[in-house]
Parts: sequence; structure tokens; C-alpha cells
Amino acid sequence: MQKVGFVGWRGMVGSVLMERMLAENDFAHIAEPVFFSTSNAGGQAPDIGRSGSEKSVAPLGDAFDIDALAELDAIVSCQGGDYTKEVFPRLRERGWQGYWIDAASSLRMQDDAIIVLDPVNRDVIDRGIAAGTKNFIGGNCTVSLMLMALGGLFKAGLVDWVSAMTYQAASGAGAKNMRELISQMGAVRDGVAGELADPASAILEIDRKVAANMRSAEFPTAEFGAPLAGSLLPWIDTQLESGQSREEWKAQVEANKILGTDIAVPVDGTCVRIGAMRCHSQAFTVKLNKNLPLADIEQLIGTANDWVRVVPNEREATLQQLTPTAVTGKLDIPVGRLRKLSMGPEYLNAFTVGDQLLWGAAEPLRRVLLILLGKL
Ligand SMILES: NC(=O)C1=CN([C@@H]2O[C@H](COP(=O)(O)OP(=O)(O)OC[C@H]3O[C@@H](n4cnc5c(N)ncnc54)[C@H](OP(=O)(O)O)[C@@H]3O)[C@@H](O)[C@H]2O)C=CC1
Ligand SMILES: N[C@@H](CC(=O)OP(=O)(O)O)C(=O)O
Repeated sequence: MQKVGFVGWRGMVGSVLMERMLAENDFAHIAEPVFFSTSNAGGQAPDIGRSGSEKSVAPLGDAFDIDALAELDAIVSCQGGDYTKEVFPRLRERGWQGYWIDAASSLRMQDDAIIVLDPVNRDVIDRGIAAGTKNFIGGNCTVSLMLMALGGLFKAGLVDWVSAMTYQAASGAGAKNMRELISQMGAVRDGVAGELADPASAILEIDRKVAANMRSAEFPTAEFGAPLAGSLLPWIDTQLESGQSREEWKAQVEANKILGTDIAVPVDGTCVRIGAMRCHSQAFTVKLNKNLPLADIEQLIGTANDWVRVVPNEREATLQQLTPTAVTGKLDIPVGRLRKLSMGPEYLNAFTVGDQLLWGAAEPLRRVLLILLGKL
């Protein structure tokens, strides 16, 4: 592969991808990286540290220029589903044979696409490449983070079903939503600044003012459609006939596709948006198909990949290591609160936290690009 195109590189997921590729010196493996824009064709490409004899990076191409895209050996898109739906079919109809690597969900469930998460499904990816698959799509963030956390149990064939209750960060809804969360936090605090400064003020009066402020028309809710700071939103993505949200529906279909299971393992639960910035957390009830000692379970979970780590089921360790604040910006996948539930010895409790822009979005994409380049 010589020419690799990047679309959506300056968005939130794309920026994290660029950061990781620069940190890992991935561009050294790409002879000719080409950057595209939907809004600024002809503008300056990002600085990827090229100098000396290395081919310099061309100005930004037009991300809708099918002829230019068709010259590429691979395209990495973090631009979004609408872009994929518009450009991808036109490229393929034109006979383009290159690799399409995408963060958006549009193509995930297509038969000719593999959902990539190589620490969990390297075998599926390798078989796909050998069979001529050209479309490699990143999974939904909660699904990828669940499998990074519990992959050891799935691989060992121990899972009858999983119920996943999620606590999803604002970043999953987009950059504007992250900003709105912070604005909401500020608005909550500003509305009672005077009372907070007075230690003698009545807490129930503060609470009444906060609630009135959050319910007022002035409270900033343009992006989320409802207050998130000081509250939560138990619906993510669109509504389906089944009564599930689309986010909840993705858990089972995507997890089983990633794992390449013959008989689907049921995965279902409630997806909830909470006021974290970019780490998704999940509480799992795992129904195991046998009564395995907890030490064996910890061993299977903790050794499944290089990033997962078991946090002892102790208060201090949990508060220090198993929170969005502790994990944000890191590739670590801590899994804790591991204990057998009172329903019986085959019912396991687990809790995990993961950065949804890293393993939840950008990291699987950069790694599948390296795999296709023969560097991983
Ligand atoms: N957000 C998430 O957590 C996850 C997102 N995804 C998927 O990744 C895709 C992209 O999501 P996300 O990164 O959040 O999208 P963004 O909205 O951050 O970026 C998308 C594009 O918007 C354009 N843009 C316009 N204004 C700005 C600006 N001020 N700063 C940066 N870019 C701007 C850029 O295109 P241009 O340069 O062409 O103008 C950019 O590539 C979506 O399909 C999403 O489903 C997947 C997993 C998780
Ligand atoms: N829907 C996820 C983020 C996301 O972009 O998911 P997907 O890639 O499946 O559309 C969230 O809101 O947290």
C-alpha cells in the first residue's frame, strides 16, 4: 500500500486518531498519506512531521472528489455516517478495490464488512483479509469496550448471556455535547453561587433553586435536548420497534459479529448517558455456563489482552482506579467489582471503564491500518 487517504482527521475521533498515529510513528509506514476535507479543499494538510527526503504532504483534497479518492489504496474515514453513505457506494460502483476503514456505524452490519477489534478478533480479521474483505469498520464504543474488558470470558466460551447497564460519556454524542455538558455544569453552579458562598444557607433551598434552574427554558439543552449535568438520560440513539434504543440493539448484534459466534450470545441492557466527559462505564451481570472460582475468572479476564487489568474488589482501589477520572486519556481497560452475585455462583458482577475515543473509536482503526500495512 502506497497511498492512504484520511477523511475526518480534524474531527474529535479523527484528532484522537492523528494523535495516536503520531505518538506511535505510524506515518513512517505510509509512503504517501493524503488528507481530505469536506469544507476546506486546497487548505493546508496537518503537520505529520515530514521532512528531508520524505515525500511532503499535498494540500487538502476534496473529500467528495471520487476520482481523487479512487487513486488511493486505502481510505480511513472518521467523517461520519452521512459521508460514508454518500461517498462509499459511488467509489465501489466505480470499481474501486481499495481498503475502506471507517469509524461510522453505516457499514458495520453489512456482510462484506468486518468489525475490527484486533485484540479480540484478530483471527476474524486475518481470515477476512485472506478472503479478500476490503471493508473494515470500527465497532460501537460500548461494544468494543465491553469486549476489551470481558473478552477473556467470551474466548473461553464461558458466557451464557450478559446484561450490560451503561454509563456513557458526553463525548459519544459529539464535541458540541461535551461543551454543552460543561455549560450546564456552570449554569447549575452559577445559579446558586451566592448561597454556596454562605455556609449557613439552607441546602433544601439550594436544591429547589437548582431544580428550578435546570427545568427553566434558559438552561442550555440545545444538543442533548434535556439537562444532563446533575441528571442522567436513559436513552441513547434512536427508538426501535423492539423497545430498545439503537445503542442497546447494537450490543448483541455487534458483539457477536466481532466474536464471529455461530450461536448468538444474548447481550442486552439499558444504555444511559451520564455527565462524564469521554469515558464510558458499564456494569455487567454475566451469566456463566459453569461455576468457576473467582480467581480463575480474574485470571481469564486479566490476561486476555495487553490493556485489560483487574482491579481488586476493594473500596480504595475501586475509587482510585475504576472511574472515568482515573481512566480518561488512557488505553487502560480496568475491570473491577468482580464478585459472584447472590442469584447464584454462576452469576458474575463486573464493572469496567474505558476511554471511548481511544479503544472505543480511534485505536481499533489505527491498528487495522497497521495490520493491512503488514506492520502489526
Ligand atoms: N464521537 C464518538 O464518540 C464516536 C464517533 N464515532 C463516529 O465517528 C464519526 C465522527 O465523529 P466525531 O469525530 O465525533 O465528529 P466531529 O463532528 O468531531 O467531526 C466530523 C467532521 O466535522 C467537520 N468539522 C466542522 N467543524 C469542525 C470543527 N470546528 N472542528 C473539527 N471538525 C469540524 C470536520 O470535517 P472537515 O474537516 O471535512 O470540515 C470533521 O472531520 C461519526 O460517524 C461517529 O459516529 C465512532 C465512535 C465513537
Ligand atoms: N452512540 C455512541 C457513540 C457512537 O458514535 O456510536 P456509533 O459509532 O455506534 O454510532 C454514544 O453515544 O456513546
